[in-house]
Amino acid sequence: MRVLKFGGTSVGSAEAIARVKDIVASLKDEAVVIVVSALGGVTDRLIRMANMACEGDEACISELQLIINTHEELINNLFESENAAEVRALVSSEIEELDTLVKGVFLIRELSRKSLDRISGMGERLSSRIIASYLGANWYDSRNYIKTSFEFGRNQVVYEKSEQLLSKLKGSLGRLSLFPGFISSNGKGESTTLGRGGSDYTASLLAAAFDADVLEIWTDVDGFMTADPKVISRAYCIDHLSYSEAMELSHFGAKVIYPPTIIPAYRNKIPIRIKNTFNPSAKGTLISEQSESGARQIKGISSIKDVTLITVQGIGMVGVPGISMRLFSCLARVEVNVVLISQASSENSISMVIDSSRSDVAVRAIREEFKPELDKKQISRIMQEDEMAVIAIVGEKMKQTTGIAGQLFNSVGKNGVNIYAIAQGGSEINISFVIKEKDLRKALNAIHEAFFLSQYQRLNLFLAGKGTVGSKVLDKISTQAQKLMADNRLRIRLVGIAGSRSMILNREGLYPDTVIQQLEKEGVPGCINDFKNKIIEMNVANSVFVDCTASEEVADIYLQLLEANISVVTANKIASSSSYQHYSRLKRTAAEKGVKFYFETNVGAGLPVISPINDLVRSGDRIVRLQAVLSGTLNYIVNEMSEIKPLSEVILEAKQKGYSEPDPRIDLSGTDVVRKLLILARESGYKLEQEDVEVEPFVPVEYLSQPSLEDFMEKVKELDELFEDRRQRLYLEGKRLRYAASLEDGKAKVGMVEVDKTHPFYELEGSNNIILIWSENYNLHPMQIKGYGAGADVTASGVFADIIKVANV
Ligand SMILES: NC(=O)C1=CN([C@@H]2O[C@H](COP(=O)(O)OP(=O)(O)OC[C@H]3O[C@@H](n4cnc5c(N)ncnc54)[C@H](OP(=O)(O)O)[C@@H]3O)[C@@H](O)[C@H]2O)C=CC1
Ligand SMILES: N[C@@H](CC=O)C(=O)O
Repeated sequence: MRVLKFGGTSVGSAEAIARVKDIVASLKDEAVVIVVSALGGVTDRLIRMANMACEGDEACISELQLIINTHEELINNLFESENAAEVRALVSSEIEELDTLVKGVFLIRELSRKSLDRISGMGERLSSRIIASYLGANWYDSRNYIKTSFEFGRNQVVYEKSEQLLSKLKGSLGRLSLFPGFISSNGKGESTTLGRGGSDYTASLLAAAFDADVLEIWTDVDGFMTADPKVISRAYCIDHLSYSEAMELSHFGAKVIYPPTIIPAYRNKIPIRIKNTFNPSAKGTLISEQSESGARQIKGISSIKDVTLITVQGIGMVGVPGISMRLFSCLARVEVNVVLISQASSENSISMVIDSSRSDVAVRAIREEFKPELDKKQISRIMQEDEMAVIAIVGEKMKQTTGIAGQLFNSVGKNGVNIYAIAQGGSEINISFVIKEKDLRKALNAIHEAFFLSQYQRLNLFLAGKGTVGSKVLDKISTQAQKLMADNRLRIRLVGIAGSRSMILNREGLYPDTVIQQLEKEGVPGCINDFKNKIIEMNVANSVFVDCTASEEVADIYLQLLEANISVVTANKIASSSSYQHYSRLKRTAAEKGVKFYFETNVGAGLPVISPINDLVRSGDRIVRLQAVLSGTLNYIVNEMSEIKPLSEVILEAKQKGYSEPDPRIDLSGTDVVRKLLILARESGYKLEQEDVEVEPFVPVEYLSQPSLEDFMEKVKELDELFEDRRQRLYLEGKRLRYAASLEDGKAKVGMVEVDKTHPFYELEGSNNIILIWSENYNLHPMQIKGYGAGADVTASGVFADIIKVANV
């Protein structure tokens, strides 16, 4: 025999009920017991109507009529007119009773628990009559079999009595029997209910008493999900749970099944299967005694919000027996349910989580109970923190497995989520902890990623700048997506982009191929600070900010981003070459927050320069000297100038080829090389400032100080001849001009050098860079790094490599 329970949405319309008929028909000759809820939304409407009647609101009468109409419409849709009349007659006594009850409440303006139970249970009485007729099932009134007594402020099922009554009935059941869910009666035969969601419980009681082969809960989801799919789009259905796992998950917010349902099934070892009425071919979730073999250590994550954390603190609590007993007794007296308790071994404080709607009542009760201790300052404070949430991770296999808590707290910690209290029971199948509600989405994503999506890791990118370098980074995100997923199990999702005037953000992701056009059309006006605020507000896990601008304003937001646990990858050199104090603060903040601050492309574009230096320093080597050509633009200029191509023309060419800074005067003044040398020196362990670098500009200062770039480009033509003369002289001398950077004896210098064939700088084509590093280990022969030192493609590759490094894959 099977017991099938259909919830409100599964019987919410004539079409849905027709689907129920198909499901039942597919079971052919098997004996089936069906339990139904009220039509979707009807119980809420009944309760609302009862409250309106109690408050003397006349609208309760029209609401009553609407409820009656809902059922009449259903009857008309399900049955031919002749049969419809019969069914209408069948439910007429329920409708009359409901009418009398509501009018009675309205008249005396009083809604007792008893009346409310009768009114709220009317939905199941009506739906079950109609559906039983439609399915041709024998109808049984659950109130005759499920007995309750009123204890601890609610109706409790009297198991033995109910089982006895149901067992007697078992032998006389036909092939199809149908019971209303949710309703029961007490010892006096008065109607009672089993609490919201109680139809699941009814079905489980029947399954246990009838010793069913399986209890199927038909609902509107595929089963228990690894997390709330409304928050985690990649949550997926769990195949198999043990009774305890299902109990833990449903207690902490997974609204798939009413928690007490599990008890009767568990006692009689009846497997429960969760099925989707709207997707019957889906496998659903099986709940049974054994947790699936070879399953993950964590089965699911659930969470509850709208809770308050109350902490009672005081030195006078230490070692005093009975404090906890008094605390929880006083809460029980005012009917406050405690969801989570946490106490440190010092006994100096006890924290507990309760529903926020009861927090004021709870705090008042605690204050009254502990008034003597508060007066004597033995209890120093009672703290109430609202807008909190509890997350629970659940899994039988957590028992005796080390490292789960470490992985859990690492995943939330590195995303900057603070934990306020933690609880883990001795059964070890649930670790629960309290966080701020505003961090819930982010924490759930981070945990889900850490435990369930080891198939792939996701980085959420916010890109500033979509010019020469930024646009190529977007190309990389698009072209490398599949390969990264296949080879590195890494998914890079662009969630925000900003130019100098506008921005777009989308938590679900933006298309890198078309985002620039989208930004032009749909971009929201705003500056980089607005973008930063939005990024922080969005609070997404595994966020990376990527700077492909040359803007100081953009460099100025790094600190706040790092402080908000957002990694920063930047091609922009301004932050790392700002004051030493700021540079080291950025690095320190990243380290403290467990996020990354990468700027490999700041020197040598796509060439690996900073990471080899870091490796040398970390391995204990000491860098003693650097010599380098660090400007792609200037090297291109000196290589490309000729009698037919003067300086002014080659400067323009370098800009067009994407080698120069947005303003090439930054290159021609030597500033770009100063920044790079400073960054290399700092990464090598030297505490230098920009003023410490001796600079010989590539073109004289008076040319650089022109009011606009256009003016400069015009004026610089005056230098064409001078540079050509020098080139010719050097040619005759067998030498070449280079713009070099050096660090020797702690002194940094940039400027022009003339090198002959013997010098490693002599053969340095196009926009190439070269870096020679002397250290204690590399003393006679320096380490040499050489290759393209500028250009959009190589730089974008370097930026992309830094992004991947953040993911640590
Ligand atoms: N070219 C190369 O070989 C290398 C370049 N780099 C560095 O890469 C960076 C980018 O250079 P490049 O791509 O050539 O520059 P571009 O001038 O081509 O692009 C700059 C981008 O930055 C945006 N931008 C400017 N100011 C702001 C702001 N305040 N807020 C948001 N966005 C802003 C611009 O937006 P909008 O279009 O809306 O104005 C534009 O999209 C520079 O820092 C450069 O030093 C590093 C290594 C090598
Ligand atoms: N403008 C720079 C580009 C890289 O930083 C250069 O020319 O080297």
